[in-house]
Amino acid sequence: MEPVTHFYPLGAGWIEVIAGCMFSGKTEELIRRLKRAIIAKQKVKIFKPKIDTRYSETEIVSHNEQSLPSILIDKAEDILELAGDAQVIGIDEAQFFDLKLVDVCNKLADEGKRVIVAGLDQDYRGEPFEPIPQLLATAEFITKTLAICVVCGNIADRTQRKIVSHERVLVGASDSYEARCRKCHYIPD
Ligand SMILES: Nc1ncnc2c1ncn2[C@@H]1O[C@H](COP(=O)(O)OP(=O)(O)O)[C@@H](O)[C@H]1O
Ligand SMILES: Cc1cn([C@H]2C[C@H](O)[C@@H](COP(=O)(O)O)O2)c(=O)[nH]c1=O
Ligand SMILES: [Zn+2]
Repeated sequence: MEPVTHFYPLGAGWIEVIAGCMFSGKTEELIRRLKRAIIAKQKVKIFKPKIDTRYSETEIVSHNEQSLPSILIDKAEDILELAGDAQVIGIDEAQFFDLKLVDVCNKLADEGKRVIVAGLDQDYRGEPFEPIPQLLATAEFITKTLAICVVCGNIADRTQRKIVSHERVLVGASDSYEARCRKCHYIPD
């Protein structure tokens, strides 16, 4: 559900975080909110980290093939230079940025912008995936998205890595990951 933001005075900024496991609909929900802002004729800019060229270099793309144009950036601070007069800032795959993203989002919100951030709250081991926990602590609005466990059909809030790798960051989709519930998820050796 979109946050009830109409109580906010005109020109006030805030942060919305959409967090959850892979395949839970984070990008879908981000796109839905951004499309509504575009319909409202607000100036929208969308960013994602350079590392995420999984489906496209020029768009944010959901697993069910919805997309919106986006700007590929190296580091969180780039958003401050590129935001310009945008009223709404969308950021996808936020788990790939470092903790500076928290300050960046707060600066943008302090300037009166609506900042909508989507990212993984847990890594493949089920550990908090920085900077999402820190963003959740500072955001005005939080949405936790859930997927369906591919093993038992329960609601899923964890991501199972299917291939052997001990790196925290490993870009991939259904080739290397699946959604699982707390009962069916395990920490790989
Ligand atoms: N196990 C699953 N549970 C729910 N949706 C899934 C699952 N596997 C694939 N999907 C698809 O993924 C879509 C969500 O994609 P997306 O918004 O990109 O998720 P996220 O950004 O959270 O990874 C769903 O609408 C559905 O079509
Ligand atoms: C669990 C986990 C995931 N990743 C990577 C895999 C994907 O490239 C993204 C998540 O994409 P989505 O839009 O949420 O489907 O993150 C990772 O690098 N490390 C992990 O532990
Ligand atoms: Zn399960």
